[in-house]
Amino acid sequence: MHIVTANEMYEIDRFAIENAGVDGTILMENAGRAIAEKVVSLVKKSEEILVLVGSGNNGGDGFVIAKTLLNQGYKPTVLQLAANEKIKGAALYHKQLFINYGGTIQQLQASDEITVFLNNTDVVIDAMLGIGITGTLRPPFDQVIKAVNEVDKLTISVDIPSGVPADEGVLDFIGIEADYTFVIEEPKMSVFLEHCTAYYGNWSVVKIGLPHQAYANQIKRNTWVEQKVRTTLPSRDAFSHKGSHGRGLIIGGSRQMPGSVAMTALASLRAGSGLITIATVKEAISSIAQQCLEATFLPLASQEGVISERQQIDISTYDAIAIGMGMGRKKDTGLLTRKIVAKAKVPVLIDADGLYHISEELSVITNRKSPTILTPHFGEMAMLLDTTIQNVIAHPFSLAESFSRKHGVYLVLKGPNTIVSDPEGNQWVNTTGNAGLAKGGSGDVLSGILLAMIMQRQKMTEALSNGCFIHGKAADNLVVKKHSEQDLLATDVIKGLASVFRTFS
Ligand SMILES: NC(=O)C1=CN([C@@H]2O[C@H](COP(=O)(O)OP(=O)(O)OC[C@H]3O[C@@H](n4cnc5c(N)ncnc54)[C@H](O)[C@@H]3O)[C@@H](O)[C@H]2O)[C@@H](O)CC1
Ligand SMILES: [K+]
Repeated sequence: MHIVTANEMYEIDRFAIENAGVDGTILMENAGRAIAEKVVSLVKKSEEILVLVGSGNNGGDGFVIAKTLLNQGYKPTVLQLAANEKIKGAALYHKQLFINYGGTIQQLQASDEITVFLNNTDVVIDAMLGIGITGTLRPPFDQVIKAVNEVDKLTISVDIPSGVPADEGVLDFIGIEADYTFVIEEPKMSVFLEHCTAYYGNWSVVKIGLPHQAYANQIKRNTWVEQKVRTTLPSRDAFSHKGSHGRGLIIGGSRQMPGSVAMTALASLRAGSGLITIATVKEAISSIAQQCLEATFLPLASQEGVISERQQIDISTYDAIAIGMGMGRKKDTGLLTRKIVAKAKVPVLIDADGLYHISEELSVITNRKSPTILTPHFGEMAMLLDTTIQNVIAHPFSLAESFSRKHGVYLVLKGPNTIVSDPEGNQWVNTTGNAGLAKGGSGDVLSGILLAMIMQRQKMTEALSNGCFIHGKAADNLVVKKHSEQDLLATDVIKGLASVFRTFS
């Protein structure tokens, strides 16, 4: 699936109508009909349905839904929230068809009348506002949306929950809290925005027959789904040896935080790395070795329990490096981190405290010739950009894209909808994972999986998207049977990797 902005959706629509010659009323018929079929699968004929229609094409979809339901023996009540003269074009055409099919339309005279309509219905179909919303809500939509949210009725939104913006940038809005949203043709960006996702409820896409060539190569944002993993994840060659699956180096840890590198190493081995070496402070090695028998060690000199600057590390024999987890934020450790990142001629993944050290001197990553992968969560992204977390929440797609382009790096912006960006500005949103992953250690495990993935035979962007998918899928499988979102630990996810790899082998 592509992920579109409102403007991109309008452009696709324009292409369909002007270049491919599709009539706009047919697109509206297809949209309304497809959504009506979904409504039929959710609602019984005996239930009362209230269709709320606005003045634009979203409202036009509402008339088609009402007509289709009426034709199938339902008795929908259509409540028009805009003046008659505001309804034009394809929406007016479908309004007239609904009337011709025997439908009647009621008009909201005063905002507070809405409670009477809501009390008399079981189901609300929200066809008030779609992607055409601009500015703050005008009456009566503000009051109607609040009233719908206050009553406990099954609420089904058309294309987008009314009031929710389609694009990035708007944090403050009043929107319908839908139970279901049937998104027309392609998910809009806000489906994947942390502050908007919940409004959509259970969402899915309905196709309305827009010509594929209208946008096949133009939209740079996509979802990463199971089918893509199936077609890109390399299988293990029967004649391979440990060297064929990558020799990875993990640099991090400290006396106070030995656990994180242990988790990264274990996850990396479970995700298919051939050999893993942990470079960490010498006093942490014996405790880590007990957790991770399969790893080898590179003891590092320390100062007050953290990695010190004054040492040479031979990084020449590794295929990829992960650096930063559990290393702390001491200045000395930072100097060494930047030296290693600048010197390494292989892919380097930078996480956690490593990101802090890099944020002090971003030219270190910009100047690198080999691939660089940064894996910040929203707080770390704000640090890298020297901005607020609120700004990252408001603009995750555009900030990630511009950062990747500017510094020539691969970026894995971690969150409920993790976004992988490449240096050309392409983006993929992961579709697995649950709230059980919002815990300490999750990032360390993900870094380990990604380290393994980037050492296998797959394109860098595929490796990163596959790694995120596998990490989330392991957590999803675990909360179905063995665990819950409350008790799930990062170490459970490492063990849970088996269930995911078995389905892809
Ligand atoms: N290919 C497509 O893109 C298709 C789109 N369709 C539908 O068309 C929708 C977009 O239609 P439109 O562009 O007409 O836009 P909308 O229907 O989303 O809304 C536009 C209307 O809302 C009003 N409005 C805007 N901001 C407001 C605010 N802050 N407060 C109160 N009223 C406000 C405007 O006066 C205008 O009448 C999509 O969301 C989708 O549901 C479908 O008909 C099928 C085809
Ligand atoms: K809507």
